[in-house]
Amino acid sequence: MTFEIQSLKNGLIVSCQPVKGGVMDNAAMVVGFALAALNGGAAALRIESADYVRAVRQATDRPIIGLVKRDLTTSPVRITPLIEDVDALAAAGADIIAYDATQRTRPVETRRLIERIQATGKIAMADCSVSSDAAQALREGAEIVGSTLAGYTGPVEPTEPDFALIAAMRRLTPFVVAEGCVRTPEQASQALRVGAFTVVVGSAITRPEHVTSWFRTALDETLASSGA
Ligand SMILES: CC(=O)N[C@H](C=O)[C@@H](O)[C@H](O)[C@H](O)COP(=O)(O)O
Repeated sequence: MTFEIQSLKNGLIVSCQPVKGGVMDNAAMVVGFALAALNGGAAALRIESADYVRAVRQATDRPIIGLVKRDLTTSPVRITPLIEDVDALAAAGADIIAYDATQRTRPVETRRLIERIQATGKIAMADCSVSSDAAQALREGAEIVGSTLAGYTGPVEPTEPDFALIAAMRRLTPFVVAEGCVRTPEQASQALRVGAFTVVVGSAITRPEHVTSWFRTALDETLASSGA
């Protein structure tokens, strides 16, 4: 199947990335989440690791954004830092390959990652933290930019989508993926309103441990403020 970026317009992409080492962290669960998401109306999937991309590819011909996460000792870059990651994701059947597009110390230059993604016939998605990441990625030839890493380069993890970044990226290209902390249907809608081409939702659909903790925290805060 030839993949067209245009097929993602106004679509919902579900990221099926279980909590690492958690009870859902196996291929059967990832495939289950992926097929359930497609049954619910997802246009595409975002899948971590070549093994899980391969498993999901065997179950569906719908578009897959693939990525590999690594914890390197020499760099804070986690998402698809190496050429071998690109090759593994391409061989496993990803249509789009996401890479960390931040301007931080890294083992392989972003320009080389993009070249390799495109040499394998795949589309490059730049996971950005700020607008200048997206500008550089587009200059280097990436086809799609995402707000994936907004707030993730600092010490405190974000809890809200960065709508300002999405809007800023939309001034650079129409192909903007709103990703990161989209936790409600209202936030997904707002992402489209500020210019997103497509919206990724992950934890709110496929990490029940996180969703449970959000509810638990809300109850705890209510109890604390009422003095109960
Ligand atoms: C920062 C980082 O490493 N983000 C990762 C990128 O693939 C995933 O852990 C996120 O789940 C994904 O971006 C979707 O975001 P959310 O789960 O907030 O809907």
